[in-house]
Amino acid sequence: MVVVLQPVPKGKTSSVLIPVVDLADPTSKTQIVKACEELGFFKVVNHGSLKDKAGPADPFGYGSKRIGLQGDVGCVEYILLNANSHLSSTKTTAVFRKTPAIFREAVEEYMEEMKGMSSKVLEMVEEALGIEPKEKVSRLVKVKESDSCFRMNYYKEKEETQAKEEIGFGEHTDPQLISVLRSNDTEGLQICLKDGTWVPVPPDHSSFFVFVGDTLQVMTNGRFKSVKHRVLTNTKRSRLSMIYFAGPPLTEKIAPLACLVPKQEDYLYKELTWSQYKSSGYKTKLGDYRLGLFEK
Ligand SMILES: O=C(O)CCC(=O)C(=O)O
Ligand SMILES: [Fe+2]
Repeated sequence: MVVVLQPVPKGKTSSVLIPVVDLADPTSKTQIVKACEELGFFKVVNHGSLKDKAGPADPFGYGSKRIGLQGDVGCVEYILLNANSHLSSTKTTAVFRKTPAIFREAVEEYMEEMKGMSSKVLEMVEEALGIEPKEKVSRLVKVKESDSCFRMNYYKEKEETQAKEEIGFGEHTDPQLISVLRSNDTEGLQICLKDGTWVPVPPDHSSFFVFVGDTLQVMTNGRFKSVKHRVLTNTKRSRLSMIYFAGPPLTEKIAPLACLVPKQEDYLYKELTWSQYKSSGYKTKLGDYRLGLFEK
């Protein structure tokens, strides 16, 4: 399914066909597994009523805080909202509480839909991999204690499109289980292949893109790849993206799933709670290899 059209030197970009998964297709479970193993990334089409419920791709034209601390050039604005706002003391949540109710409600509704989509994708993975006990992974995002969050990124357009590459969001992996992204039709997102090649992801405002996160890599003992990605901003049009990060409860112990790794000596990762991983992660830089914290 993933076809590298031409070999390119390390660090250069290449064209790759991004796997497209039609959730209504009976073979989609196997396609998802293949994409998670090969790339850690895929595009979802035919997501039924979700598309309409989620509204237009460019509904929210503002952000609340500048990023800029970790590897980007400060041209990104974002809102980060923890689903568990009672557990979060972040300033951004406080700012969010002051935003108009209509916006807040729209985001909350959107997050609910994304929770549904993330659970569905994880259930399909569970079925395809024969994960036991039932809902071992998907339950983590369904429960009310799930530490999921939502971010909007706004990358302002550049007047000079021929200018050299400018990083809007530095390279990183997402730490949670999976992330679901939707954006407007502006390019910029790139994913990194296992050989280090960066691949531009053609934008598609009517589809969703799913990223495997660090936690799912650990739980599958490395079978699924947490995909490194970044955003370049040398575009004529602004880019707006919305991402839902499906995370486990803070107290959840994350380790390889016993059903996937029968022999103890084959475990690549040790156990850490999501909260431990998250707080260690805050001490690292955006692009750092954080999975080392889990490695035995
Ligand atoms: O804006 C994008 O397309 C990706 C942003 C991203 O990777 C993130 O917010 O974690
Ligand atoms: Fe990301």
